[in-house]
Amino acid sequence: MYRKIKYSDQELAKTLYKRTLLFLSVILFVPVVLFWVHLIETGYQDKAGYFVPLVVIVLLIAAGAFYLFRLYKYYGLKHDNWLSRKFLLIETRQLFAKLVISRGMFDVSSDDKGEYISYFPLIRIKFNYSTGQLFVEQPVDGEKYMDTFTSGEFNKLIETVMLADLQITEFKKGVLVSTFAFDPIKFRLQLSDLMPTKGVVNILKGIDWKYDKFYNMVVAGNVGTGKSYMLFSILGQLLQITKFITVFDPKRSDLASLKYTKALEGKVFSTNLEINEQVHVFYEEMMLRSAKMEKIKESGKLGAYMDFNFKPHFLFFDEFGAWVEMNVNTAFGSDERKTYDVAMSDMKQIAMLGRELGFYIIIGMQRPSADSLPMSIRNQLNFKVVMGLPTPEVGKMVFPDSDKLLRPLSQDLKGWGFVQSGSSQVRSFFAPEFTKGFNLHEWIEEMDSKREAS
Ligand SMILES: Nc1ncnc2c1ncn2[C@@H]1O[C@H](COP(=O)(O)OP(=O)(O)OP(=O)(O)O)[C@@H](O)[C@H]1O
Repeated sequence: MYRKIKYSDQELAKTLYKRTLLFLSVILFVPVVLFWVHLIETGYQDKAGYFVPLVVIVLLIAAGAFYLFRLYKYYGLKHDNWLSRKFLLIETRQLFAKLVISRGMFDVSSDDKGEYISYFPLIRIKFNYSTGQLFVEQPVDGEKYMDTFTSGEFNKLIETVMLADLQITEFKKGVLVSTFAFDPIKFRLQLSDLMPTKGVVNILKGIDWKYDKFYNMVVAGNVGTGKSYMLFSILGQLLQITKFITVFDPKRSDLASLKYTKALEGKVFSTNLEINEQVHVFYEEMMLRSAKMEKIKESGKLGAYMDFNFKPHFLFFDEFGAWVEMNVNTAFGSDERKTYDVAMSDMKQIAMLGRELGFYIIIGMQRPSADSLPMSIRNQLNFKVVMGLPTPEVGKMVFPDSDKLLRPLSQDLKGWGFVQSGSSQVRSFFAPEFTKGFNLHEWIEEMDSKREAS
């Protein structure tokens, strides 16, 4: 049910607090008054007999006031039930009223009886607690404050005060309806929820990596933010789709250990030389497919790789920045440098041409910069993820067109960050959750066997 925001909502919490205390006082005073009447009727003379219940009541009310205050402040943060939702609704209605009033987006007139509110914008809100969404109807009513709503300015304020992410905005007759994700954890997927299909890799509820459309991915993030886990969740899903996966991990961290799995045997590389060579192998396979597709198209057939029953190939390149750094310092003209130069040039070609041919790159790195991630590759990364809170420089590098304020999502939980699919809004999100005791190799084998079984 939609709730209308009213002028008086600016004090909603205080008003409800006072009313609850008043109610509590009445409930407590009634038996005391009856007790006093009884004392008077029985001719009781000791003053303390009258005084003590009064003190007890005042103490009870003070304790109740304190308890209610703490309940309102802290209960909602730790619980998810009808009471915490009531508190959230109260808080939100108050926040919205304050937003309108503090910006003077209402009119006051006066008559013989005094001042009254002659215009207050008709804003209505509704929560869907199970999906973690907030729907906000804003007026498109021709009034002078309308532009603040239609320009998206009000939506930005909502994002800031509610720590929410704008998902979609729809214009309907007389109203603008904006949908916000206000509780990112509600959109988190568990490993068992991951149901990848051809062309679709799950990231969170409602957002998938549709690699045929938003080809090439980058996952950036500092040490300990959950970058590796995010990459695992993608790798496991891709193994259900295709066996053509190559993994590079020049720092020999968690991904490198996957060479010991049956699923990725002979497909994981970590030495500099191996990586440089294997980039070229991947590139050659892509060019071979290009030639095959050209041949098919000679007959006038049209389409992309999947239309001709070719399978997608994925290149997982973790610690891409470290690979660049290791190589740019090698001597010009040395064999190592030559293979790197070829590999880097191949990477640029794969990033550019791979989409049509079904050859995709997933780059993992700590801090993308102009030096570590060449522009020609950066411009071809269409699905972007930053784990943890990025520095302003990294934020600008990964999401250059977004002016969204990025805020930390959780102090206690790991595996949160920000995601942008194509040129859509940047969203805060939690990566798919890995349960405690999870074994990476067993899971990878299981995902691989799912593909083989199907
Ligand atoms: N999606 C997740 N589900 C459950 N736990 C997670 C998730 N992501 C991160 N964590 C927790 O955070 C820790 C650090 O994550 P991870 O190893 O992925 O970080 P990283 O950024 O790759 O750092 P490093 O470069 O040191 O590997 C993990 O050991 C795990 O306990």
